[in-house]
Amino acid sequence: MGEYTNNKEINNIKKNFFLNTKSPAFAESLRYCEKVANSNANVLLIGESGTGKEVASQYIHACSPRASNNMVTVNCSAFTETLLESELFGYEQGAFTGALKSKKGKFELAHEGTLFLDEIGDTSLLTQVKLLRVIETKEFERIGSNTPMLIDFRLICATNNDLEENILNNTFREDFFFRISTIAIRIPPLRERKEDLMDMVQFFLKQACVENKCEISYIEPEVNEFLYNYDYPGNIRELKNTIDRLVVLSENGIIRKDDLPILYAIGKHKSGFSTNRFESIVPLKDFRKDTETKYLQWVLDEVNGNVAEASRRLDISTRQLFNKINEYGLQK
Ligand SMILES: Nc1ncnc2c1ncn2[C@@H]1O[C@H](COP(=O)(O)OP(=O)(O)OP(=O)(O)O)[C@@H](O)[C@H]1O
Repeated sequence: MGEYTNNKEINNIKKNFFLNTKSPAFAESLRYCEKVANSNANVLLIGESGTGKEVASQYIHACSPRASNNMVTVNCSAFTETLLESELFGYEQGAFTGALKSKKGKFELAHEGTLFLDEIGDTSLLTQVKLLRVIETKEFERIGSNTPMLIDFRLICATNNDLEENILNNTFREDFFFRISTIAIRIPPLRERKEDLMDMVQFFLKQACVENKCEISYIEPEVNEFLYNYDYPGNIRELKNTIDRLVVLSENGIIRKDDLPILYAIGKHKSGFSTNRFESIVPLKDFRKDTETKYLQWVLDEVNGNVAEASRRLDISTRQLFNKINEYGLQK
């Protein structure tokens, strides 16, 4: 990290996030982040949903000479193909119906800073071609303009997809993959970082107590045992949410084991599959739609509206889930 060690941004990140790791696997990821920070190399962060890839991208930016400039984040799975392009490239007034004023895109906003493209595996092949050109030439035009603009940005991408498999399936371009992954850094899942678990529990407990203006004086041993042994498919995001809920459910400063089954039973009960009492006979397609709507809304609520995580756990693509969200009018 050289001359940038201990600057304000790094200290802020270290204060707000748990980075003081005892896990050799995560320590190695952090070491890579620090090493690449000084360079301009394109970085690809790989890891399951909720492992902290976005946090790692912020850490790289904070450790880099660009730390005092913008870090611009775009969640590629949150937009349709055309919306993503206007978000990235910006547009001129009148470029398309509805373009009443010209607008800067994220490339421009990231000038001299860092551009973080999250869920890069969800971009279409056409968008990948367009991105490849900008990454190679550092030049782009706003939609509706012929004037090229030169930009200087450091690119960080993240994915929880297996991009090599996507290349084999022809949904991800190989040339684009090589271009964005000059340095690939894996962020390990929480179940491979058991050394950090109980320190993290304390870290999130402290945060939750501040947020909820309460104190926890005792945690029953079975709760700690559960927290240590659980597998966390949703990784750090799930641990943080679990602690938040336990703090909310606590009484008189005590987190009791009885709160755990309630916590996990709610999920099972609310999914609505436990009942076989129906009120009337309806066409099967209406029943399917109704059940699917309720179930998907429940899943989205469970993961706090995180579409990437929901689609991973539902084992469908984010694009499929977005189509369902639009079709059924679901809330994220
Ligand atoms: N080291 C950490 N310390 C504290 N909180 C963390 C840490 N890493 C991640 N988190 C928290 O966990 C949640 C998920 O983190 P983040 O968004 O960085 O994960 P991700 O891998 O990018 O997830 P996704 O693939 O779903 O986008 C966030 O609420 C974040 O604040």
